[in-house]
Amino acid sequence: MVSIVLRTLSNQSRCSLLRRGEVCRRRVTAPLVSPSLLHAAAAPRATMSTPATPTADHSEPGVFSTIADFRRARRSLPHDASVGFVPTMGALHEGHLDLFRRARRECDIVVGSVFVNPAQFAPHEDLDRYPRQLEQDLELLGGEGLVDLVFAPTREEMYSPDHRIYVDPLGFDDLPEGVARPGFFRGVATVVTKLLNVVQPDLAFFGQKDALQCVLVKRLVEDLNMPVTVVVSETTREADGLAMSSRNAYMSAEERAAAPAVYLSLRAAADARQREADAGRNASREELVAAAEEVISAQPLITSVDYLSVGSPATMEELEEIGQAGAVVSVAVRLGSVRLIDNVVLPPLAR
Ligand SMILES: Nc1ncnc2c1ncn2[C@@H]1O[C@H](COP(=O)(O)OP(=O)(O)OP(=O)(O)O)[C@@H](O)[C@H]1O
Ligand SMILES: CC(C)(CO)[C@@H](O)C(=O)[O-]
Ligand code: BAL
Repeated sequence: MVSIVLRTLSNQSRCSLLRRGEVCRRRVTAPLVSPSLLHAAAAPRATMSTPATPTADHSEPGVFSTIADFRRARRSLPHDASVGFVPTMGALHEGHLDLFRRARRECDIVVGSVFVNPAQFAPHEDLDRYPRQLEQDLELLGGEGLVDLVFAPTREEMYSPDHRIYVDPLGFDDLPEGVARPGFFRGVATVVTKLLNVVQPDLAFFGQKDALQCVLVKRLVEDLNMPVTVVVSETTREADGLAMSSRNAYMSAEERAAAPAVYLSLRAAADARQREADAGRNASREELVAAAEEVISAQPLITSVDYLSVGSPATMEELEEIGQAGAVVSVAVRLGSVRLIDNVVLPPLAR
């Protein structure tokens, strides 16, 4: 009963927010919100009328480029509405949309962010060419009414010229994805901390595709006592198994045709583990890596392998043997000019 009341309230508040969205659609300079309309969203429950059925209004999220404006809108939400947050770097695809859909199912209000975080890019990486297409992203989210508020700050808004404090997650640069991208997890931990401080969600949604990032964010909120629940959602794939990623757009047709080998290599590792489990044995790291390597080495367009890792699901530290607790097999390869990462979760065994 309680949850029905909440859902009712949130539908109403969502519609109020979205009606206000009509006014500010597509403009990303402050101020974007009519405070009076947001105030209406915060009206006490008893004054709320029957919830409006979802309408075309749902296609109009409020978009904010400054922290101050976003906070104003956030403060005006009903205090007991649950807020779900999906942080992204934009260039949205079905993988992102699945995160938003899950947030929509599980929360009263959905907030998204679009920010290409310079702090997580090494100097030689693709910060400048990373796709930026906010208009298109808003169309996609709006089309299904997946989001209520979007925080899309500028670089200067997030990092003033005098920005000095970074969040340094110990040990992450020693794990495979950290070794391949030194400093990356410091950049992610810093921006996720900042985004969570701005958005103040109850739940935050992350994709399993970035497996070590999920482990990092869970540690972050635990170690820094942040009042947010981290939800990890499964990887969304193309029909041929390729994990969806904004960077897939960099691939040539030839590279794209070769790319499913990455997932197939992980499936080969998963099959090897299953064979051992069926025979009542623990699989070894070596067996799994060999099975995956066989598939990768058969694909000539894969020019190098950053890592093939068999890690503990909780910490991503390397395992020698895959016991009952399962494992995460992850891989990062270079395919032409593109770097692809992917992983599969080998579930715990019921014995
Ligand atoms: N295929 C996918 N399935 C599920 N979640 C995904 C998928 N791709 C990205 N995500 C998640 O979406 C969130 C935002 O990711 P991001 O904007 O970096 O997209 P991306 O496609 O991972 O981009 P790139 O790989 O090019 O960095 C992250 O939590 C990420 O794990
Ligand atoms: C979590 C994140 C939005 C932080 O910039 C980014 O690393 C991503 O998109 O996965
Ligand atoms: N999806 C993780 C963000 C990055 O690769 O920079």
